Amino acid sequence: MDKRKVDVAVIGAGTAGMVAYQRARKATDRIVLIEGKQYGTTCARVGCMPSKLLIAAAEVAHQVRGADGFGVLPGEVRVDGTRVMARVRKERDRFVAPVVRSMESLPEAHRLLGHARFVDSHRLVVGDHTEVTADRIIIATGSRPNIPGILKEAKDRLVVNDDVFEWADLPSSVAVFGPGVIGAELGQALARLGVRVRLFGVSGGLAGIQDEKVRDCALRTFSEEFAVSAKAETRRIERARDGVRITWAEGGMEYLDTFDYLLAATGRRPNIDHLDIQNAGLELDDRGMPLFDPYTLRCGESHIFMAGDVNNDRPLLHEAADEGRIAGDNAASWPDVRAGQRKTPLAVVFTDPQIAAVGLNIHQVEERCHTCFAVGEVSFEDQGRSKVIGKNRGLLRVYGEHGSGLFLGAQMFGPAAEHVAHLLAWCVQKRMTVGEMLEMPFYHPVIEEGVRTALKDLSNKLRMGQKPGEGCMDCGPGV
Ligand SMILES: Cc1cc2nc3c(=O)[nH]c(=O)nc-3n(C[C@H](O)[C@H](O)[C@H](O)COP(=O)(O)OP(=O)(O)OC[C@H]3O[C@@H](n4cnc5c(N)ncnc54)[C@H](O)[C@@H]3O)c2cc1C
Ligand SMILES: NC(=O)c1ccc[n+]([C@@H]2O[C@H](COP(=O)([O-])OP(=O)(O)OC[C@H]3O[C@@H](n4cnc5c(N)ncnc54)[C@H](O)[C@@H]3O)[C@@H](O)[C@H]2O)c1
Repeated sequence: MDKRKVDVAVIGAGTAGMVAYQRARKATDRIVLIEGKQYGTTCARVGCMPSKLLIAAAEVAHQVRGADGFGVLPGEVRVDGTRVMARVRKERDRFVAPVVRSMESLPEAHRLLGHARFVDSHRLVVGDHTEVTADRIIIATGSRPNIPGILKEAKDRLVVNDDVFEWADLPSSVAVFGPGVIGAELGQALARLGVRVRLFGVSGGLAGIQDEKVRDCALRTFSEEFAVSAKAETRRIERARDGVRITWAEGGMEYLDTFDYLLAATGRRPNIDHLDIQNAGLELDDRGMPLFDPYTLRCGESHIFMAGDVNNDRPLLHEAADEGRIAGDNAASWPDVRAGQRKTPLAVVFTDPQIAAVGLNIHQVEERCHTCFAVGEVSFEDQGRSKVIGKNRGLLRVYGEHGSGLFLGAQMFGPAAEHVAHLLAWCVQKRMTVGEMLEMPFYHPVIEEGVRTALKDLSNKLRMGQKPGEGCMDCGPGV
C-alpha cells in the first residue's frame, strides 16, 4: 500500500470539496483531493443542471400549449421524448466536461481516486491502495437519495433522479414519491412533457414550503395540473408484469394504479455512513453525524471539517461553495480557526410558478419575535404584469418586525420568484427596513410592483409610515 503524508486531505471532489481544495492549496502544496467515484459533481451530473434542462423543455411545451389563450395557434403539440432526453444529456455533458477538465488539470500528486475511510483521526485508507496521513481533513462527501424500504418493492422499476437523466425516451407514466423539491420539480416537468404523473406525499407538505397559506395555494395550483396525493398512506407496492402497482389510501378511500416507474424523491442522506467515521474520534449525535459548527465548519475542537451536503445543514449549491471556502480557509490556517460569512438563506424551486424562500421562515419569525411581527401579502391573481404575460397565479408573503420595521424574510409561490427572491434576500442581508425597501424605485408594469403591494400591506400592518389612502394614485394600473 502506498503511503502519503499531507497537510490537508479533502474527501470528495464535488463543489464543496473542489472549492475547499482551491482555498487550502493557497497555503500548502502538500494537499490531496480524494474522489471515490467520478469527477463532475452532483450539481452538473445528476442535480441542478440536468433537472433544469428537463424543466426547460417542459416549460416550452407548456408555453406552446397555452399559446391559444393569446390568440396564437401553433397547432397540436407533440413531445418527442427521445429528442428531449438527448438534449438533456448533450447539454448536461457540456456542463460536466469543464468540471472534469479542471479536476484533471490538477497536479497528479494532488489527486487520488478511491473511496476514503478513516483508520484513525489522522489516517485515511483510500481504495485498497493508499494510506494518507493528514494534519487536517475536510469531509465533503455530499449526499445520496434516501429510499424508504417499501419503495424497494418496485424492484427494477425503482428509479432516482440520477436514472431519469439517463433515460433514452420518456416513459408513459411515473409515480413520484416525495413532494419535496426534487419531486415537485421533476414531477411537474414530466407531467408537462406528457408523462402521466401522480405525486405521492405523506404529510401534506410541498417542496419545503413552510408558510401554510403559500403551501395551500401551491398545492391547489399543482393539483389542477397533475395528480397530487399529498397525504397518502401507501399500502402496497408490487412489481407487476406491466410496471409498478401501487395501492394507497387517501381521504378514507383505497386506490390502486399501475405506473411504468416509481421515482423515489424522498429526501437525501449524507454520505457519512460509509466513512468509518467512528474511527475519527469525533463526537457524534444519535444519528451518527459528527457535531460541527456551521460558522467554522469545524467538528468540535478537532482538525476535521465538514462542508457541503454531507453536513445536511443547507444542502444547496451556493451554500456548498461557501462552505468549501470556509472549510478550506480554516483547514489552511488551523489551529487559527475563524467564523466564515454565512449569507442570508435563499432557496428557489424551479416549478412553474416557482417557489422561493428568503431569510427567516414563518416558524423562525414566530420563534424569534413571538407576537411582535406582521405579515404582508399579495396575490398574483390580479397583478398587472403577471396578468399581461398569463402567469397570474400565486402568493407572496413578507414578514417584518414591529417597532424596528426590519424586513425579516419571505415565502413566495409565483411568477419570476427566482428574481424576486434575490431582490428580497439582498434586502434581508443588508438589514433593510420595510420603509427603506419602499423608498426604492419600482418600474411599471413589472412583477416587482406586486412585491411593493405586499410591502405596503406589511408596512400598514406594522403601523409604520403613511396611512395608505384608497387605491394607489401614484401607481400605474394593475399593480
Ligand atoms: C436533482 C437535484 C437537483 C438539484 N438542484 C439544485 C438547484 O437547482 N440549485 C441548488 O442550489 N442546488 C440543487 N441541488 C443540490 C446541489 O446539487 C447540492 O447541494 C450540491 O451539489 C452539493 O455539493 P457537494 O460538494 O456537497 O456534494 P457532491 O457534489 O455530491 O460531491 C461529493 C463527492 O464526494 C464523493 N464521495 C462520497 N463519499 C466519498 C468517499 N468516502 N471517498 C471519496 N469520495 C467520496 C462523491 O462521489 C462526490 O463526488 C440539486 C440536487 C439534486 C439531487
Ligand atoms: N431548486 C433547488 O434548489 C433544488 C432542487 C432539487 C434538490 N435540491 C436539494 O436537494 C435536497 C433534497 O431534495 P428532495 O426533494 O429529495 O428532499 P426533500 O427533503 O425536499 O423532500 C423529501 C420529501 O419526501 C417526503 N417523503 C419521505 N418519505 C416518503 C414516503 N415514504 N412517501 C412519500 N413521501 C415521502 C417528505 O415528506 C418530503 O416531502 C433539497 O432539500 C434541496 O436542498 C434543491
